[in-house]
Amino acid sequence: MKIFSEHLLREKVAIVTGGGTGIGKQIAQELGRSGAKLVITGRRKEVVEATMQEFLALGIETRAISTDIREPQQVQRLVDYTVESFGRIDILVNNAGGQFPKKSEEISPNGWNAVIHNNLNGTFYVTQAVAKQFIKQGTGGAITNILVSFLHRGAPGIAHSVAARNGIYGMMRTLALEWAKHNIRINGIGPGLFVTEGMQEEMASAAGAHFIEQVTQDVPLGRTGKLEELGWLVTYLSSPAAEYITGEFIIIDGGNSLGRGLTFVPY
Ligand SMILES: CCCCCCCCC/C=C/C(=O)SCCNC(=O)CCNC(=O)[C@H](O)C(C)(C)COP(=O)(O)OP(=O)(O)OC[C@H]1O[C@@H](n2cnc3c(N)ncnc32)[C@H](O)[C@@H]1OP(=O)(O)O
Ligand SMILES: NC(=O)C1=CN([C@@H]2O[C@H](COP(=O)(O)OP(=O)(O)OC[C@H]3O[C@@H](n4cnc5c(N)ncnc54)[C@H](OP(=O)(O)O)[C@@H]3O)[C@@H](O)[C@H]2O)C=CC1
Repeated sequence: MKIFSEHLLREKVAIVTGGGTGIGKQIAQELGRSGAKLVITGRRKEVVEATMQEFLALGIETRAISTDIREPQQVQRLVDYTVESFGRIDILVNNAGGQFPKKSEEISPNGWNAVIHNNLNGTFYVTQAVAKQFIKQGTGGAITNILVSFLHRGAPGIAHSVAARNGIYGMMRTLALEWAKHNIRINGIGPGLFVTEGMQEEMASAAGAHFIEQVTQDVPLGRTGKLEELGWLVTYLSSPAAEYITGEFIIIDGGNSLGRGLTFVPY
């Protein structure tokens, strides 16, 4: 379904980290269908290049480059490549990230550091490098961080990831204040359960075959999310329609984080 005009983001240039797979791929596609030029990136070159070919076939102007967001030099190369390719940057989607489920008493220091480094440090490196370009251009820009629905509620089994995402949340609120004078907006969204290959490999395989059905039972709207729904939300936040929104966090989880509500109702 097409929600937004193909001119909404015309002449805008967007970087999507982790844009070769799953949620990032869908977000990138929706930004592209709304007129943005894309640079998609991830560690695996062959994955981002295959997705680029799919987007080109849809008529979306796309470039692909491999980047490990944990490496500041590679991050700077991503920014330079984008500016060389398209002349500017207007939109950043910090989607790259992940974790592995484990009892907290069993997470090794190395495992803890790996998740914090990938999610929190990596997101800062990309955000800082892109914001410097926004400031240099003098054009402002829109940044959206893909966080998690249970940010404020906690999630047993992934303490490292919840800690990292809350770190990004604190960083985001601070940068929204610090960079408002440059008209840089920075927001976050918290997806509930969206079925992707990455999610199935990392989460469902460890948690058991019925993980998805079990989580779905707790969702008031009774289903998992559709990837397009994330694409639409990020496109909105990246667009002029959201020019007065910054520092905000929007949960998109079918009401999952509300729980089932009170069992007593007064009617
Ligand atoms: C409630 C309502 C729900 C609501 C519904 C919401 C549920 C869904 C929520 C979220 C879903 C998703 O995120 S879905 C997306 C998932 N996708 C991903 O996670 C893919 C990306 N993940 C990764 O790349 C990795 O997991 C990550 C750790 C971050 C990066 O790893 P590195 O390559 O740096 O790691 P390595 O160098 O291999 O290892 C470093 C250390 O980490 C440990 N380690 C790494 N992977 C490990 C693993 N699978 N299991 C154990 N330990 C692991 C190693 O043992 C090492 O520790 P030592 O042994 O001590 O040396
Ligand atoms: N699916 C879900 O239900 C939910 C997902 N999320 C979050 O949404 C995001 C996307 O998840 P999803 O699409 O499901 O899973 P994927 O595993 O498909 O997405 C992770 C993406 O991030 C990239 N990536 C990971 N680490 C790095 C790195 N160091 N440098 C560059 N790229 C990196 C991966 O590419 P490569 O491996 O090639 O580097 C991959 O494209 C993640 O941050 C995830 O935690 C949040 C809530 C729920």
